[in-house]
Amino acid sequence: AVRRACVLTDSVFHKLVKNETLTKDDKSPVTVGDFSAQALINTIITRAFPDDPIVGEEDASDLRVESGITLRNRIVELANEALTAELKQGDDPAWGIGPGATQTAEQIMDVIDRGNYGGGPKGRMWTLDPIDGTKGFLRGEQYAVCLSLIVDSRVELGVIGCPNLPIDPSNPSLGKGSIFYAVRGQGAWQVPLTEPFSSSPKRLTIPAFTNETLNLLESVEKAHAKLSFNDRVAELLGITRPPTRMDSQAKYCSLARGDGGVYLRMPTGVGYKEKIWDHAPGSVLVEEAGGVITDSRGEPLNFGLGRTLGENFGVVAAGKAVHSRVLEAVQKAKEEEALAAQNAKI
Ligand SMILES: Nc1ncnc2c1ncn2[C@@H]1O[C@H](COP(=O)(O)O)[C@@H](O)[C@H]1OP(=O)(O)O
Ligand SMILES: [Mg+2]
Ligand SMILES: [Mg+2]
Ligand SMILES: [Mg+2]
Repeated sequence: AVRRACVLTDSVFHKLVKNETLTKDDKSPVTVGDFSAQALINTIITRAFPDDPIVGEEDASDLRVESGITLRNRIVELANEALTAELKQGDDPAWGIGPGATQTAEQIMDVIDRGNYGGGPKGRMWTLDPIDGTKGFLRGEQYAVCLSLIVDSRVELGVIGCPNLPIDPSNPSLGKGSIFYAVRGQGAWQVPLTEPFSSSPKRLTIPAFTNETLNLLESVEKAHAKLSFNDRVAELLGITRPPTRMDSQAKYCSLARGDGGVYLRMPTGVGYKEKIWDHAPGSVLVEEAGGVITDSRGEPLNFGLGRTLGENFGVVAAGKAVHSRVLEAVQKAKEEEALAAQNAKI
């Protein structure tokens, strides 16, 4: 499902025109690529696991009204193109894909809305972010197709497709596009996007870092994370390498294979709540690569609270040894901030 969605989003990027993007109520963009990829993946999950609910980012309400007709028609066309594309290794026609698997507009809208599940502490559920990092996607930079399976609040499986991420940053000639995945207890792995089943998966482990090699992975978008706080944490840790900025859960993939040493995401203070689909796949990937992920207090992320992670204390992910040092630096930077705020009041 993730492979097929990556082919879809990559082809949408090259065909995208100006009026194919909407601005949602929270001011974030959503494109025909997000909707059609959610239709595609929800179709496959629904056919393979009919009883499983899905917590998906997008919903079809904006497409069901008069003003959404043009966008809806385009999404139906793109979703059907992706659904009916020829079967590849690993595909099963019972999943509603392959030549002839066309759906009506109504079916496409309904299957997008299979992502409306509210989440919660008990039972099996999938999380889906059809395009994570939509702003990166629109810039032609990093984005990711992100899927996870949660059972009783614990992430058991995470799959992240990164069409624009170099396969090996130290060897650019290998090109771009990988799928990263982890099954709880079975390790973290990387396979090429083009041939995910016929090449042997590469096992990922977070390497050891020194102060010279350590660096931060952080958002491109200033509105998504408090980057000035990251700078202070880096300073406290004695980090000299500049941060690596990239959109989406590609940051978790980069962390899992050692391209960067710490993923630090602190709230900007405007009340934004982090969504479970933005961290569930990445969290199991990092843990299976030998890392630790918590909020900035050192508490585990709680995937059983509903569609969000609840009150926002940020995210800290890193290899085991580095993680405890980062938490200490984060506490120190928070204390400094509190003191400065107090002084400003006086
Ligand atoms: N105001 C916000 N604060 C934090 N994250 C946000 C905000 N608005 C959208 N996001 C989500 O942050 C994630 C990307 O952030 P980054 O790339 O900086 O890590 C995406 O999941 C994006 O949603 P989306 O999936 O719609 O792109
Ligand atoms: Mg979005
Ligand atoms: Mg997202
Ligand atoms: Mg998204």
